[in-house]
Amino acid sequence: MPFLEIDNVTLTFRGIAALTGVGFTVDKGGIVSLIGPNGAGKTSMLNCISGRYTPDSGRISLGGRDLLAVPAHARTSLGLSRTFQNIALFKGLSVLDNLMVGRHARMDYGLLASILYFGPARRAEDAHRRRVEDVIDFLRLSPYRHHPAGKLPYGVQKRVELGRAMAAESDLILLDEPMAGMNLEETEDMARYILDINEEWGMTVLLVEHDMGVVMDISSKVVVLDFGRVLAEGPPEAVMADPAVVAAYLGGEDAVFLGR
Ligand SMILES: Nc1ncnc2c1ncn2[C@@H]1O[C@H](COP(=O)(O)OP(=O)(O)OP(=O)(O)O)[C@@H](O)[C@H]1O
Repeated sequence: MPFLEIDNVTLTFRGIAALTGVGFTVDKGGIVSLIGPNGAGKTSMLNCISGRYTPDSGRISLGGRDLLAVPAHARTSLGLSRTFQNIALFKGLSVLDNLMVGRHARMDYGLLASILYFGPARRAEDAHRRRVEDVIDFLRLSPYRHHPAGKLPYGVQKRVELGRAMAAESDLILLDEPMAGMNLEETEDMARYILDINEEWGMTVLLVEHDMGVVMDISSKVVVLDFGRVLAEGPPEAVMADPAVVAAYLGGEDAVFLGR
């Protein structure tokens, strides 16, 4: 049974369709890439899943639960976390604190218990810190632990954002262009992190990405959107060989990547 199920989702902005009858599935343990030309509806789709946008119609379920019946802020506690196309960190807070914010949905104890640091709250706090320290080690963020996030180089900020989403210990992580603006070395590192998040940390990944080399290398499945509709869905090689997909990209700025 699919883990994430998108069924017939339609989203319009003042009468203009961003998504029309979109349906696809993400199996547990997969890395699924959502690709398509600029304006195809990829970020809108992620926003419908995370709750930032509410579709006009359709169904979205995660692990059999109706996500659209759950308010956006509560979706993290159902095992969903995400990163943003434009980095959305608390720029004045340290890397450590940004990652602790990522744990927020897992913090069950009240402010008083946390401040006084007693009993179960103390044990929970220790567990939060352990998870955050594991993420810091994994993403090699130790040198930046106490640095304000906003002052860090761009590539490191992208890593901190990934870390914040990982800190939430979610089952499904939505990544919106995690390689955007990165150099080749940073891109290769990020691809390795995503593979490890999937294989070693057990997180299912739904990725929006323009770098077709990365998409081909790491995806278990690719879904192509074009003008808000699903154009193709399947294994990376089959999708990239699909004449309709090639045609959708021809002449666009992404066409160059299809040759890789
Ligand atoms: N908040 C909004 N208000 C109005 N229109 C919007 C809004 N968000 C998205 N759209 C429109 O929906 C369509 C799909 O946009 P979306 O950002 O989802 O595409 P995309 O595939 O993620 O593009 P890109 O690759 O450039 O990021 C576009 O026509 C866009 O202008």
